[in-house]
Amino acid sequence: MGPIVEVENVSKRFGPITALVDVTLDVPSGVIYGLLGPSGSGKTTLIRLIAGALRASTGQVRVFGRRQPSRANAARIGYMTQSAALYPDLSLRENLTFFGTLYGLNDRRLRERVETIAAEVELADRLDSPLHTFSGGMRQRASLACALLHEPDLLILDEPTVGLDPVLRRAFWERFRRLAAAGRTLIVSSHVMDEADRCDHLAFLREGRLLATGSPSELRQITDQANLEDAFLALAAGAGSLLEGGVR
Ligand SMILES: Nc1ncnc2c1ncn2[C@@H]1O[C@H](COP(=O)(O)OP(=O)(O)OP(=O)(O)O)[C@@H](O)[C@H]1O
Repeated sequence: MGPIVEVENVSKRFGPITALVDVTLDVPSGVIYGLLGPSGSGKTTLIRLIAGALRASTGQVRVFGRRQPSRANAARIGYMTQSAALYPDLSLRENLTFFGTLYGLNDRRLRERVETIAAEVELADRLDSPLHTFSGGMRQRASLACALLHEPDLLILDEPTVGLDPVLRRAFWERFRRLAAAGRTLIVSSHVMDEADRCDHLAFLREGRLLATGSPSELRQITDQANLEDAFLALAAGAGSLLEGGVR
């Protein structure tokens, strides 16, 4: 199977600000693909381009072989944004029903999925509570539930574990691993390097440019570093010469 996501020579400008410069990468099927980089490096911009929420200034993004933004792709993509996009005055059930209707689930399937997904994120007992009564971790689980509701083939998660306690963070990663094992493809952004090791593939971004892509062990090997934080710093320091050398 070809790549699920193909990003080809993509640049994105917002007026005078250049958020991404000539980024090219492929995301294979059934993996956890991590986008790693410091604040402002362009992770959210790249995620929004892949999700179809933004258009590239130049270059193109294809998902499932279709150029984004594509209406046909929407039902196969789950997107968890960084700031919860849910309605605080509505209950979890009402939020899920709203998103399920947008995704085009029929009534019966929607009712089933609401119960199943609420149980999966351990919020079944809070289905009828308004979201503003939820703790931060509960809100994040609710956002994940909305992104998973329609059983998307591609899950795009923008810093999904920010602010979670270590127990919940581990539970989120275990869930991501199970989803990948079941054949889903996940793109997860993070600026926490200890999360990078949990990914199958990584793209390191800095100042809108791709520093390198590869598996965690490949990135450690090409930089001759024991951990990914040092690998990132080595790549960032030698960005010019290494990129010219063709590290991809
Ligand atoms: N809608 C926008 N309008 C103007 N500038 C933007 C917009 N979105 C992003 N940018 C700019 O693009 C650059 C990359 O931002 P982006 O949010 O993609 O980074 P990030 O790596 O996700 O950062 P963080 O980890 O802090 O979320 C930043 O300089 C940001 O200010």
